[in-house]
Amino acid sequence: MLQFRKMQSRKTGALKVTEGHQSPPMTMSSIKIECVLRENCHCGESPVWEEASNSLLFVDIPAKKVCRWNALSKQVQRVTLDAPVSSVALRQAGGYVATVGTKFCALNWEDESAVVLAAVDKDKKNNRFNDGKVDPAGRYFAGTMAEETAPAVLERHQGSLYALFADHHVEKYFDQVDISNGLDWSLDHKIFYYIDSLSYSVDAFDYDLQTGKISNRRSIYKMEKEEHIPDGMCIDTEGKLWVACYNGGRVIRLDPETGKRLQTVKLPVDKTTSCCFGGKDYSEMYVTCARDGLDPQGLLQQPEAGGIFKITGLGVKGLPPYPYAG
Ligand SMILES: O=C(O)[C@H](O)[C@@H](O)[C@H](O)[C@H](O)CO
Ligand SMILES: [Zn+2]
Repeated sequence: MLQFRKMQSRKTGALKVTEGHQSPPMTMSSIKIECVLRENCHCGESPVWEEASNSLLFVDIPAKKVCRWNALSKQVQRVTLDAPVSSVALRQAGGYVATVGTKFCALNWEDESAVVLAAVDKDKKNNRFNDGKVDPAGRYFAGTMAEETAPAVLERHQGSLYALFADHHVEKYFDQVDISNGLDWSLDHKIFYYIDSLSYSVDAFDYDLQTGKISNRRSIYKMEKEEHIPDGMCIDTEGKLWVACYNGGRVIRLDPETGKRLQTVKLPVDKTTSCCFGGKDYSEMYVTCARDGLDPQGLLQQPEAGGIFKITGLGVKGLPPYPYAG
């Protein structure tokens, strides 16, 4: 039985999913999962859709790379930086911003240069940034963690959550973070959702968009055992959260109001790290994943590990990413 389930989860291609409990089903959606780019990322992360160029931006953290995959031409451009790059975001002024090592940087794609905007965790030499995302008011939120000796093996409580404001000043929200990860904001901008991976929880805070202040932390979902480690996250236009499950080989859709899981979509790779919506009207989901941490057998069974996956037929859309305002 276990073996059978495992084989099922390895299957790619079209599979029929019936929604709701009507019989006969009133709505059928055909979910398709496709590896659109075999990038062999050590640790792919931070997928961001750039509508203007019809591209998906993402990073490979340990490879110190920011990549841009054009969905029309299928070509990839890569910029290599001098430290692990853990997230990338659009910038209102043009170009991008990225978290590089423990620095918030502005990235000029044309000349491949990175300019430091601010630095954090100066007293913590073993730290680096991890996941980051821009809030609806243009602040770049990102958290830190101790560098891992192996996936999810690290000195605990070393990370903090920060935001880079438009005037380039940085605010620190809290410390004691293990692995700062997924983040997004509710549709009314009144809630900030956040994941510290090793808490195995998806948390929510009240959010004040005017000031960027957060308060009243609570858990809205505790991971099930087979879902493993919560990693990257994004919200859809129905206000539901999508969480990539590291080691769980899936993305799950959560209702933050009821705390219930609404849907599970399995992928043919175990180390799914993050997800975002993109493509036409943000109706496609893109998922990043990692190769690092797989043993030789795992690499043989999951040849697309480290690639970029596209999921279509979900029947739900996402939102455009917010650009950094500074
Ligand atoms: O992608 C990330 O967010 C981290 O940088 C990764 O290293 C893994 O997610 C982590 O090991 C599992 O939590
Ligand atoms: Zn992550």
